[in-house]
Amino acid sequence: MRNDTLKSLRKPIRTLIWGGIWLGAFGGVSALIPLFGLAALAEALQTAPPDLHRIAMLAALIVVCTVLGWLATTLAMGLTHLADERLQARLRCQMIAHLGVLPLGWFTGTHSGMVRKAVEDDLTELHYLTAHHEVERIRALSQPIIGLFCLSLLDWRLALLAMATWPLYGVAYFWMMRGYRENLQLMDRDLAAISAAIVELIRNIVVIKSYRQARQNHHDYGQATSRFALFYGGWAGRTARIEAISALLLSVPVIMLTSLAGGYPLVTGGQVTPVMLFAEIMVAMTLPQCFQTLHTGNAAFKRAQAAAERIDYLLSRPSLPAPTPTHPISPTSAEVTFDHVSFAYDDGRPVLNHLSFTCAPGTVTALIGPSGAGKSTLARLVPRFYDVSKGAIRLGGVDVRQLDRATLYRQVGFVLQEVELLHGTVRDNICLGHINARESDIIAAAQAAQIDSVIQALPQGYDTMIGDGYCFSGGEAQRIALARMILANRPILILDEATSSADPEHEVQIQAALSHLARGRTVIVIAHRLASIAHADQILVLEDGRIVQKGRHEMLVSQEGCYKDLWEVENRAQPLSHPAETEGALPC
Ligand SMILES: Nc1ncnc2c1ncn2[C@@H]1O[C@H](COP(=O)(O)OP(=O)(O)OP(=O)(O)O)[C@@H](O)[C@H]1O
Repeated sequence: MRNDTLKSLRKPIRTLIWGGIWLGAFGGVSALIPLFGLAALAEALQTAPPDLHRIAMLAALIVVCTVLGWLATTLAMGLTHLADERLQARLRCQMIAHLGVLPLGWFTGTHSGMVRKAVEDDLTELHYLTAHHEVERIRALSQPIIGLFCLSLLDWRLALLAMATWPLYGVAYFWMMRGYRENLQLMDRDLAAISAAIVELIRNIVVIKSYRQARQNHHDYGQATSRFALFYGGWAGRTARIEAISALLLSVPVIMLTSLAGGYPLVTGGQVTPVMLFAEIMVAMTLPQCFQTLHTGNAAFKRAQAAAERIDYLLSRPSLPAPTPTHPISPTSAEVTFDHVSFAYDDGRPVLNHLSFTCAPGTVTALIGPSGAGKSTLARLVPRFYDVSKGAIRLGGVDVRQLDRATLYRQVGFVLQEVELLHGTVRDNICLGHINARESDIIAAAQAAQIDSVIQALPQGYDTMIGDGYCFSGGEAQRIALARMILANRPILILDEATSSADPEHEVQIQAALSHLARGRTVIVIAHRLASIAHADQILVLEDGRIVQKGRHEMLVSQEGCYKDLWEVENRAQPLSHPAETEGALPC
């Protein structure tokens, strides 16, 4: 399964990889020939009188083969790096394109870390595999095989002698790799525990400190790191000792001593010449490097397999079905209709049940209800964060699933609880939905959103870099998002608790901005204060994914039910928040 994933990801660059493999093998073998050439040269130099022609030919063979080997390896690396570049470019484009067609709702979960890891870290893991591993591995395999084969042609005992330290190395390697996979899993688990402890500490630092729990959290973190240090110390210590022994067995002096000790009787017995033993020593000395390459390549291959799995997982996330009509269609009005809409998230638990209502063009529909009633879910179905499970949502009579994405986002704008400001200038952030907007329009939008004075007071005004130069408060960020919406001028607006980050003073300003924004548009608004939506054309009270009450404020407060209860609770808490006294409440 894992191999299949890697194979399918690398299918389009297979030819380049195979080119690299063949050239790498050729380079590996070419690099061996000079070793035998050197032995033959040493022999030729011993003869008297020296055969100059033979010496010149051998010297030329050594030079040509060395250059050819170098050229072949360089070319092989060039091909595999080209393959890697193409693969990375293709995967990056594929991932970005796929992220563009995933439901927006997918991004609201815990997936952002995973996307970053796939697009950055996992592609880097694939780099070693594609650009280096194949060429280095074929060299590391071909050199011992061909070297031992050539030695066996000289004398089979020399081939055996070159492998004399292998059994000991094999035993040491076996000990070293015993339980490797399980230990890696344990290491991942302990590292995850450390990471969780530190994330918990940082994310909840305010709560932790205010409840004087910092010591407990430090203790948890300390325990996690001690457990890891204990485990890692034991494992790494054992592995390091065995690794040192295996490195000693493959070290140059040990290989030379073994070769000399084993070769001496063969030379004195006349079975092999000193020059043949010299060739054996040189082949034997290339082997440790080959083993090292195979060992590190194997570990990198395993990591690359896991990275390929994650990339494949991301690419296989189901995208939103594309609209079926061949010609783009556009809504004829800004009317929003929910027609027997039901919805469940992936866990299958029904969140919305058979909801039907219409938001007439240019009116404000407010959604209220207890936490978890399904208000945000309902609002997010309009811009297709998710698709309905049953029923349909229509804009101007057209099912949202029949609208292409560009048309849909030209119709629907949204300001959500968590406002995202992008890294860039304030101007860039306001212009996001209208790139070529005139300066006067940008300022007018900011004024309408009650944020112009804050921006103008900054030393670089609209050119202030968000993030680097200045950090906006939650309420200010929300007003910048509103300015963005005003400038983008979408006929349908979804406002999900758009005043949630504001303190009472700024809430009034945001409400004023919202009133401006709502004028003449079809608005679906979720608000946590009933006073701010008391002038809405239509109020829907949701409970357990169903509409339990529907009407205008005056009607709803006059009848028993959830709305009246909520209104009374709110009024007891904030006696001044009568609709007539509420500044900047959404207009009717
Ligand atoms: N991404 C999600 N995956 C699975 N279930 C979800 C997801 N988002 C929300 N839910 C569940 O759907 C139900 C409705 O949630 P929703 O956020 O729509 O309610 P809400 O009325 O807007 O609540 P609140 O006023 O607290 O924001 C809840 O039970 C919630 O746990």
